Amino acid sequence: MIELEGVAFGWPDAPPLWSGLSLRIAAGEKLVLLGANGGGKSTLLQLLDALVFPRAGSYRYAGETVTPARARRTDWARRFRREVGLLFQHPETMLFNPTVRDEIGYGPRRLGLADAEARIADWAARLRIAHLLDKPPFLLSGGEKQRLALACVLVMEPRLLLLDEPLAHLDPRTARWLLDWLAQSPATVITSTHQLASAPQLGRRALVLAGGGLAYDGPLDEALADTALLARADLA
Ligand SMILES: Nc1ncnc2c1ncn2[C@@H]1O[C@H](COP(=O)(O)OP(=O)(O)OP(=O)(O)O)[C@@H](O)[C@H]1O
Repeated sequence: MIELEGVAFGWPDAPPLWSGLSLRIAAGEKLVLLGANGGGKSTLLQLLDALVFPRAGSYRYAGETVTPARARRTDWARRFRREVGLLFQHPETMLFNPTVRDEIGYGPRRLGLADAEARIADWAARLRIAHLLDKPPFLLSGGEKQRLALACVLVMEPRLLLLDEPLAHLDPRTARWLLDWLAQSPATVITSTHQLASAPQLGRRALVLAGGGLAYDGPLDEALADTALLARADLA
C-alpha cells in the first residue's frame, strides 16, 4: 500500500531531516512510529498524507507515485483524501469550523457522501461529544478537542490512518476506546507516540527515526528490548 524508496526530506532553509528512507507497508498493517523530539515523526506523517513531498526519492501510495502535480488534480486529491486521514499532533491546527457538527461534517459533506449527517451523529456518539454538536470547537476542553479531531478523521473511515500522538490529552476511558477500536479496524494505521507503555497495543511493527534516518524497522518487542537503540532515539 505504501512504498518509500530513497526518500529525502528537509524543510525549506533547514538541513535534511532524513535521506535514503525506504520502507514498504502492506494494507492492514499497524505500525508504531517512535523517535526523539524533532526527529521527524510528524513530518513523515505529513509526507504520507501528501501535505509535503520528497526532495528526492519517491512515495508510492496504492501503486501511484505521490507528486505535487498529482495532488493538485481534483479527481486524484478527492480519492486520496477519501482514503487517507491524518490526526494532527495539535488538534487546534485542524479545527476551523463554526460548530462541532460542521467540523465533523466537513470532510463527508465536501466529498458529497450521501450519509454525511448520519455519520456525524454516529461518530459524535462514539467519541462522546454528541452533547457538544452545536458548540464552537474553540470552547472545548483539550481532551474534548482531541476527541473532536479524532471524530473528524475517523468519520471518513479511512483506509490509511495516520495518528500523531493520539493518546495525548485523552482520558483513560477514551484512550481505551481508541485502542480497542484500532485493534478491530481493518485500516492500515501508523501511530506516532512517546508512550512506550501503550506502544504494544498500537501495533507489532516499529519504525524508529534517529540519526537522520530510519534507525530501525522491525518487531516492536525487539525494539523495546534494544536499550542501545532506545538510547540513540532518546527513548530511554
Ligand atoms: N512546518 C515546518 N516548517 C519548518 N520546520 C518544521 C516544520 N515542522 C517541523 N519542522 C522542523 O522539523 C523537525 C522535525 O519536526 P517534527 O515535528 O517532524 O518532529 P517530531 O519527531 O514529530 O517531534 P516531537 O516528538 O517533538 O513531536 C524539527 O526540527 C522542527 O522544528
